[in-house]
Formats: sequence, C-alpha cells, structure tokens
Amino acid sequence: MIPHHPSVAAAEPTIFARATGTGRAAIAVIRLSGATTGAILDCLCGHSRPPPRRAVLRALRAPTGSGAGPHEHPGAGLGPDAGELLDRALVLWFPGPHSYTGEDAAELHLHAGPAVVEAVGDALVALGARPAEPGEFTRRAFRNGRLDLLEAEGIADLIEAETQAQRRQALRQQDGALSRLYAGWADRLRVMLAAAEALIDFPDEDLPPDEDALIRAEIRMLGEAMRAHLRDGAGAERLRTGLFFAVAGPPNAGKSTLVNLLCGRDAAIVSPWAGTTRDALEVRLVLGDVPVTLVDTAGLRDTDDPVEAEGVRRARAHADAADVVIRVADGADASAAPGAVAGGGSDGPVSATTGLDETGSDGTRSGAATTLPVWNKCDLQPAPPGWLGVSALTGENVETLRDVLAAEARRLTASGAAPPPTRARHRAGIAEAAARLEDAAREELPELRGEALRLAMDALGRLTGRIGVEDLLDTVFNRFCIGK
Ligand SMILES: Nc1nc2c(c(=O)[nH]1)N(C=O)[C@@H](CNc1ccc(C(=O)N[C@@H](CCC(=O)O)C(=O)O)cc1)CN2
Ligand SMILES: Nc1nc2c(ncn2[C@@H]2O[C@H](COP(=O)(O)OP(=O)(O)OP(=O)(O)O)[C@@H](O)[C@H]2O)c(=O)[nH]1
Ligand SMILES: [Mg+2]
Repeated sequence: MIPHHPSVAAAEPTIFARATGTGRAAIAVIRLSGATTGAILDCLCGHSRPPPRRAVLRALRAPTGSGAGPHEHPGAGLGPDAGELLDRALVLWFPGPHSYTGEDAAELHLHAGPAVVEAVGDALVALGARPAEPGEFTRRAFRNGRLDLLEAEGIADLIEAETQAQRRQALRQQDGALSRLYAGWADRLRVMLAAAEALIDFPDEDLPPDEDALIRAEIRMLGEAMRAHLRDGAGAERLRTGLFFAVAGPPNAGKSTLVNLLCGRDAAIVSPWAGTTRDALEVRLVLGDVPVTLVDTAGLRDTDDPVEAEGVRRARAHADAADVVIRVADGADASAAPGAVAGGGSDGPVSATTGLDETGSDGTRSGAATTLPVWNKCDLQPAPPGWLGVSALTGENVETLRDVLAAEARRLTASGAAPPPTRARHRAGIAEAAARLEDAAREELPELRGEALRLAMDALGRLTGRIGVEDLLDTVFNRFCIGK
C-alpha cells in the first residue's frame, strides 16, 4: 500500500480472514482478497508467487521489519529480504476477475496451530492487509457482480445447513433459482412498463384498441403468480430456521422422561414428584430431516410457589409460540380423561392435522399450528380414542410418536416445486410488488400505471440487489423502436 498514490489509496484495502473453523484441526485456510494480494504473496513466498489457480508448496517468511509491529509502516516488508520462516504451506493465487470475490485473491493453507495462524496474521497486517468483517468477501463478490443478494443469502444458508433438506434448499437458492424466478418477473414488468411508456409518448397511435385490456390481464396474471409464490413459501422459511416443538401438560405426566427418550440422552431431571421441571429446557434433534428444538416445560397447574408459577407462565408462552405442541396426558391419573387435561387451551384431544393457520396475513409464522395429544403411561392405563398412547417408561410406541412428529415436521416445512421464498425479506418484497401490481391494474392513466409498475420493479430490484434503471431504458428503446 502506498498511501499517497491516489489510485492505490482509492482501492479497497486488502482483507484477510481464516476461512476454516477455530479449534484443533490439521489445516487452517486463510483467504485474502484485494488489490495488493499479489504483492503480499510475493513478499511472503520469497518472490516466487505460484502460478494462477494451482496449489503450490511454499515457505512463508515474515516480512523483514515486521518485528517492529503492525502500525509502523503499512508498506514495510515489501522489500526483497527474507525474514523468519513461519510455515511451509500450500498457496493458491487467484488473479481477478476469476476469483470468488472478483478481486485478486489468494489462499494460504497453513498448519492449523494457533501460533502459525497468529504469526501469518501478524505478517499480513504488517504487509498492509486488515482482518475482514463478517461476510466481507461475499459482500465484495456482490459488489463486483459475481452474485446477487439472493445467491449470497443462499451461500449463507448453505454454510448454516444442518440437514440434507436444508442443504438442497440453500443450494438451489445459491445456484440462482430464486434470482431467475424474480428476474423473469422483472422482465415481464419491463415489457408492461414499456407498453405504458409508449402510451404516454404516443397516446393516440400505434396501439391496437384492446391493448389496454391485454396489459391489464397480463398485470393481473403476474400479480397472481406472486401471490401463489407467497402461499407456497411458509414451509421453506420454516425449513431454513428449523421448528419449535413444545412438550406441555400436567405435572408428573412424564414429559421430561419422554423428552429424554426422544433426544437419546439424560437431558432433563425426572422424579416421581410433581413440579420437577421449572425452567424450560431446549434440546435439539432432527425429525423428518428438519432441525427441531424440542422444549420441555414445567407441568401446568395452579401453584402458590412463585418459582413454579413462573415456570408455568413460561410453559404456556412456549406452547403458544411453538409450531407443534405435544400435549402429554398423565395416563396414571384418573382425572386425565379426555376433556380434563389441564392447560392445553381447548378440551380433549386435537387432531395433528387440524387448527392449521400456516401463515398470518402479514406473512409471519403462526404460533401453535398443531397440537398432538399424547397419552403417556399407557403401560398403566390404555389410551382412550383420539390419543396416541405411549409409554416413556417402556418405550412402547415412542418410535411411532417419533414418526408422527417427523411427518408433521416434513408437512410444516413442505413447499412446492417452484423455488419458494426463504426469508421474511422475500415475502415482504414480493407482497410489495404484488400490491403495486394491483395498483397498476386499477390505474386508468398510463403515467400512474407506469409509476405503479416502476414501484413493483423496484421491489423486485431490491430483492436481487439490482435496481434496473439502465435495463429499463434499454428495453423501452429496443422493443418498441421509439426512434423509428
Ligand atoms: N479452498 C476453497 N474451497 C472452497 C471455496 C473457496 O473459496 N476456497 N469456496 C468459496 O466460496 C467454495 C467454492 N466456490 C468458489 C466459487 C468461485 C471460485 C472462483 O474462483 N471462480 C472463478 C473461476 C471459476 C473456474 O475456474 O471455473 C470465476 O468464477 O471466475 C472459487 C470458489 C467452496 N469451496
Ligand atoms: N409407569 C410409567 N411411569 C412413567 C412413565 N413416564 C414417566 N413415568 C414416571 O413418572 C414420573 C414423572 O416423570 P417426569 O418425566 O418427571 O414427569 P414430568 O411431566 O416431566 O413432570 P414435571 O416436570 O413435574 O411436570 C417419574 O417417576 C417417571 O419415572 C410411563 O410411561 N409409565
Ligand atoms: Mg419435567
């Protein structure tokens, strides 16, 4: 870095970050991106920069003078002298624009010892690079047009994916499926907008009389496609974030015993005394290829104990917010007959497939979509009709319960074949675009219709991160031959 050279000073600083996780590992990958990457590599590798896109073994040496500390001279160490050996590492050089970020970039595949990583990081800082912010490589890739916002989100989801279903959904979005769908809609909008613009510029000529009706029909069809997309999408968003299942019911019903059985470890305290569980206890499991947080809660009852009362309050809050409530009845309790179960909100067992309101009108996920009535201790007393009888003690029917829960998890996260929206941001953007299309279909004046269509396009443009003003000019110009 040469601070006073304007073209260099204007360039983005070169950034670096460890791309692999911390903790004990064999290899640590440090990636670099930015204009001075090549010069930094030259210095580290004793002026023997590897050929592009080839993994080559190099002795990495500290820049001379780096012992003086990182803040001395940003350009220090770019000279020819070799300093202390830091590691023998595999080095990759990705000259821009054919790199992940589109900038000059590199990777250093180091031995993963913390001292090695620290020494190389210090050397990079001494050579004028700075540690990257979270997501900064992908942010640069986006700014350089390597991917759009939706694809960048897909990458984030791919990194987070815990199950194969999540991986498939993320990969599809990373591959541009959602981008292509929205870009196709934006193309259709551009044609409509061009038609509206033509009416403004040439109000009396060129357009057949039924053109107006055709444009309106096309606007309505596109709006309907967007609304169908929104209807399809709640499951995809739930698959991305995972589900919450609450285990609720009266004290001593065996809720904690059941939770331990489902997660396969001794997570919750079990005792023969009612009121054992007070704090809500979360365990993570995978059901139907969906990550599920299972919440064990305090038994629901009236109590004078303020601590237990707070537990009961939290239990109800968890049941209200959960995607599925597993309502456990105490089969050993004579008063546990259907209709006498405490705290579930409604009387008696509720079918696992009723009470669904998949998506609120604002597109948010709804609470307590499903209640599953489970009759525990069926080893003592068989389940009445409408209840799934299980025994957390003997394990009887617990695998059936797991299957039912897995089916419910799959059902709640299902989406249609088309790429679905996977974030609230997508729903909000598409809902906005659909609303502006409704405006456009209503408008009589071409100017106002054009404005509504433009707002719809902006909403789509914000989803991909590209607002296509230039594209719009091109389309009007090309398709309608205005200059003719
Ligand atoms: N070592 C390593 N593994 C990795 C990554 C990485 O950056 N480094 N990735 C990081 O996310 C993912 C792979 N994604 C990548 C995407 C594009 C390019 C790239 O260099 N693209 C160039 C050249 C393409 C080509 O040779 O065909 C380009 O698109 O112009 C590299 C990695 C997963 N695995
Ligand atoms: N016979 C029989 N006993 C069970 C069964 N499941 C649990 N128990 C017993 O019931 C008692 C209560 O079990 P917990 O799992 O602590 O019940 P809980 O619903 O979590 O109770 P709270 O936390 O107090 O609300 C314990 O003694 C368990 O061993 C079962 O299926 N059959
Ligand atoms: Mg308990």
